[in-house]
Amino acid sequence: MQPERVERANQSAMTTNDFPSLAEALLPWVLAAGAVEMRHRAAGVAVETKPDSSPVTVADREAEALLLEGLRIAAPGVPVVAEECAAAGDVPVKGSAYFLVDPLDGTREFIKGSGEFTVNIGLVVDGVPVFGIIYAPVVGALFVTLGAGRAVETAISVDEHAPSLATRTLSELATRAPDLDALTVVTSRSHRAGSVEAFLAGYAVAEIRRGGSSLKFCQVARGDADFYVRLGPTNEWDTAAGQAILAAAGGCVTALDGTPLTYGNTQDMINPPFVAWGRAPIAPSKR
Ligand SMILES: Nc1ncnc2c1ncn2[C@@H]1O[C@H](COP(=O)(O)O)[C@@H](OP(=O)(O)O)[C@H]1O
Ligand SMILES: [Mg+2]
Repeated sequence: MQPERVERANQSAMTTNDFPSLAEALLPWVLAAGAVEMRHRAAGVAVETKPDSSPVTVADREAEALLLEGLRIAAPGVPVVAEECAAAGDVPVKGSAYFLVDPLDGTREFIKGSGEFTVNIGLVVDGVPVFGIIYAPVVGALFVTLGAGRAVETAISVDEHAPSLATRTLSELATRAPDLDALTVVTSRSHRAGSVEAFLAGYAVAEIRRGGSSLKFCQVARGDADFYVRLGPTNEWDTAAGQAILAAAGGCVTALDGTPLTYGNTQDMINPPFVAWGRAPIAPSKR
């Protein structure tokens, strides 16, 4: 390894272990990605269809380019798997640590004019999402992990020029203890698997909220809902940031057999059906 490569690798290792510094370094890029999306949302965008028949727009691509540049500067040398690059067949060799980028999660919602879309960066180490940052520009909210067991939310707008987490009001994210007789459940608005109803038949559900994007993880992380169930396919970049934030807030994400959702297991990077729990997994009881 050449001296420069050694130095860069060491620098990356330091940066990716220090979540507050990583969050500060990524913040301007995440905000810039959100600003690009807001600009295209106001102007209107042409919708293209990807080979997997999901929609994509110029906003997805421009936002992704900004995030890739930000990661190259903030964490040089750490591989990045990003949704639109991956769709074009460009996936790097992943080591034990890599970033997952979804520049515009909830593209269907974005196209419809809904505010339920997000910018997402997750960091996976040894198959586990450990760091995540999610920004919802219309909602004006940013969610980020600042350490093991610490995730925060802050109100933030696209036109902030010198954003810094160090100087702003942060709300600690903490999940709530579920009321097993009156559960609040979150599920996808755009992707309704019929089997969700069958799954929920085992639980005493008081309210089902449908929503778009990784904001569903954030609702559970902030203690507004008890779990998010997703039985249809998702990609690893849809879930890594949300899972890291939820885990730091007291929750967990499991496959339907109760095992933790882990990453880097398959070539296609498709997640199995999962549930994002506010606390420990809840066994079905109601029949
Ligand atoms: N057949 C499929 N395979 C992989 N991921 C899928 C999929 N159908 C939907 N998704 C994922 O579900 C996400 C949207 O879910 P929701 O509407 O609940 O937020 C999409 O994110 P993108 O908008 O980033 O493409 C997409 O990645
Ligand atoms: Mg997505």
